[in-house]
Amino acid sequence: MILYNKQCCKKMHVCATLCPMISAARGTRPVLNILPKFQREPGGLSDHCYLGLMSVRVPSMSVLPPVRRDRIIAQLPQFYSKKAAVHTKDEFNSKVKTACQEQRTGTVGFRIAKVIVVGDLAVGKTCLINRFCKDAFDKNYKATIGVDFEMERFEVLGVPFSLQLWDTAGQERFKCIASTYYRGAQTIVIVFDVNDVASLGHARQWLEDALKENDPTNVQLFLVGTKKDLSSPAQYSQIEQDAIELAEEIKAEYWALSSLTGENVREFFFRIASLAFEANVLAELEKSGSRHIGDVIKINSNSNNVYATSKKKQSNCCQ
Ligand SMILES: Nc1nc2c(ncn2[C@@H]2O[C@H](COP(=O)(O)OP(=O)(O)OP(=O)(O)O)[C@@H](O)[C@H]2O)c(=O)[nH]1
Ligand SMILES: [Mg+2]
Repeated sequence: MILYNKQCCKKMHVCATLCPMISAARGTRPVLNILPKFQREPGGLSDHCYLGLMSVRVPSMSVLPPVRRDRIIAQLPQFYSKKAAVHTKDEFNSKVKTACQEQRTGTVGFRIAKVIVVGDLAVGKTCLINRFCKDAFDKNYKATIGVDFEMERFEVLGVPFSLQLWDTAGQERFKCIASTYYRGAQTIVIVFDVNDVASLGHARQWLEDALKENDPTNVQLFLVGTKKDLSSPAQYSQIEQDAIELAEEIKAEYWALSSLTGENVREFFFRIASLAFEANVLAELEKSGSRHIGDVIKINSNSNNVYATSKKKQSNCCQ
């Protein structure tokens, strides 16, 4: 069943064919195929979904459940490999820690960082997200059609922070639909199967496609090898060398994990959440810092010039 959602929902299953057309036409969120999921969702019901003349109530994002106790991050989770890490510091940036202690994190506590997960078909993208979000693993392959997403709420250094995890289709025929959801990503996760060297070879193409829709200077990249449980140590170490080399080259952080056993899955998502949070707080501090610098100039300037300065600023701003 295809539903149209008026506002944000926690969980969406996006219809592969109609979604881009209808959401573009209506200028809001995509068409959803969510009714069976929401029937299983606990909690209150609020906003409306529309199916032609039919109206269905679905849970609203405005009624957020509290952050789960096992989603609280008090220390910076460590990288997987020192050779390929976004950074190798042991702790959160000291400016970030102080800002959190002093509750000077601005709007970061309300933000949702978009994470897109891309990679070849059947490399294990859906299983990876499901292992973390639902602690479940399905050994049967069910191709993702278009895109799907999960919300995960964290508390980092006492500040709420959410990740929106976009699971995209790897199958070629769904790729053009999935790629319409790449825009606005703060984190790009490129997934390959550690037992399939071709899937690592395609990582560069996945990155290129994802970067077409995003500002390369503003995204954090992760290269993730899945299905580690299926490879022998000798096989694994061979592909790891190539993967780390590629990760270094594209400036991605490298991880290897298994959704079947759960090895490294939690650590990986905690690392993503922490680094995205840290980047958000630093950007917020920089923004508020530059505002302060502006204020100082105003105060110190000749009072006759204050109006002229602010007028000049306004006209620049509108250009
Ligand atoms: N042994 C093992 N199998 C896995 C692991 N992760 C995924 N699989 C299996 O690999 C197959 C594909 O997994 P999916 O997560 O559906 O793959 P996908 O990347 O989402 O595929 P698309 O949606 O088509 O792009 C399924 O049969 C999974 O059970 C893993 O860590 N270990
Ligand atoms: Mg999938």
